[in-house]
Amino acid sequence: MLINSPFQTKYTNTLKHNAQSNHVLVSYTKKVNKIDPFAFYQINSPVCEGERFFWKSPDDDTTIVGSGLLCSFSNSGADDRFSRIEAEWNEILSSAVIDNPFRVPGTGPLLFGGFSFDPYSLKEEKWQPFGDALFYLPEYMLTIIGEDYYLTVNLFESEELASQSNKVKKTFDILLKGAESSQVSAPKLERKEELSVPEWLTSVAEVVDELQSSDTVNKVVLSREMKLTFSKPISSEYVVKQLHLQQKDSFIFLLETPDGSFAGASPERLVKKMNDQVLSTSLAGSIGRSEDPAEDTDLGNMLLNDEKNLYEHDLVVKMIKGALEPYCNELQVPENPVLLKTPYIQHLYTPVSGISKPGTSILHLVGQMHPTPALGGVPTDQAMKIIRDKEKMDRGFYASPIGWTDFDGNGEFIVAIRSGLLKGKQAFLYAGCGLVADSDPNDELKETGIKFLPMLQAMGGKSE
Ligand SMILES: C=C(O[C@H]1C=CC=C(C(=O)O)[C@@H]1O)C(=O)O
Ligand SMILES: [Mg+2]
Repeated sequence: MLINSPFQTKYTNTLKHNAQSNHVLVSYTKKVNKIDPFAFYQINSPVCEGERFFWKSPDDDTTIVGSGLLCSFSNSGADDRFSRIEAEWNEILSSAVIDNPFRVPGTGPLLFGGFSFDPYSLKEEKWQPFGDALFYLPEYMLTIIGEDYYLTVNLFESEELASQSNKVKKTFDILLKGAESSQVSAPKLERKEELSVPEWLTSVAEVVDELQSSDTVNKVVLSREMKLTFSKPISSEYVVKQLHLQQKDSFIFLLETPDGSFAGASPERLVKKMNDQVLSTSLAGSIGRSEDPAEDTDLGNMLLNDEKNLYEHDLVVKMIKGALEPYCNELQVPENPVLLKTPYIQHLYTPVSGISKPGTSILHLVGQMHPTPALGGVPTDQAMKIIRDKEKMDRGFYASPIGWTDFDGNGEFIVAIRSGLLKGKQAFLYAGCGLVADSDPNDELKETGIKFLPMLQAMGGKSE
């Protein structure tokens, strides 16, 4: 019996993909009743620990949770990492049997993961499990879009399709029976260290000097690191649950590995592609919030009229426009930014939208846009050299593109800021700031201090 789907491609026995030779991807999607996404996240614990992911977008309310690894895609080094991931993904899809009558973006076979910030930076051991690209094709996946819930099961099978189909149906039944939410306890923070602050302030001052004297370099984003130590290994699920509750206007993301998880709550979309509609956002330029509404509005107005921040922002808008122009028609870029407010910070925000030209993939757009000057600088190559030289750390996946692409080519990637690496009893948080010629090192220290807060709050470290 063939799986009855209008979207079957072809069935072949000759797929040559990593250990799965002679296996073909079979994917089955079913609409289901409401399930708590965190219950689903835990469903196969501890078997699937280290092999899960979580995604939630604030605007269209899409949640995607993956558990169990059917296959991972990784690579290191070179600038072609975006196209290599895409080529491997397309190879799998070319022989896939896909039963997904809904064809809703984010359902069916989907790749979730991300890239490192800079394949040429110095490498730290703690980021080693992530490499320069790491993507997961999950075994089990829950997609929630508004009030609609979809389960997808993916398998590699060389068996007869009839027996595969039975196996998939059994899996759905098991998953649905086991979906009960459980409690995870709060971690106890023992130590909090902001690393190398005096050295960082010196680096900022040196970069500002360079920006003042240079005819070519206009902006460089420098970041710094905070190390947290807990009394017991920190649960990625706890952190994501807290971020989910506390950062409603941000993208919540988590990528687990058996040796560390990367999580965060980023307000910054890199690119979203739904059919041929492309949406990107420039987010750069920052000011704090106030509990007093009038004062908060004054702060926002100050930001909207501040020359240093407007310049910091405008460099990002120009670069994104330039990166998308060759691949999009009808590009729309508003003339002035508006404010985007999250609980601790407000930013200048400019949405950029367009219609993609035929044959343009989201992974290609990601490769063209990363790193925007909200994370790297202007011009990109010179800024990246300065970052390598002055930061003297491995950003790993911080400030890098993280997101998903589905079998239909839809997807969304954000830049992974307001984030941290969770590793056993330790967590490493990251925060950066855009430096221009008139930046002040102490102001930037304060700004990066605010940018640590979402992760700190989620981990119980924000009392002081
Ligand atoms: C690099 C970060 O923020 C970027 C995004 C928004 C505003 C920024 C700024 O005003 O400096 C940064 O460019 C970070 O949060 O680590
Ligand atoms: Mg700034």
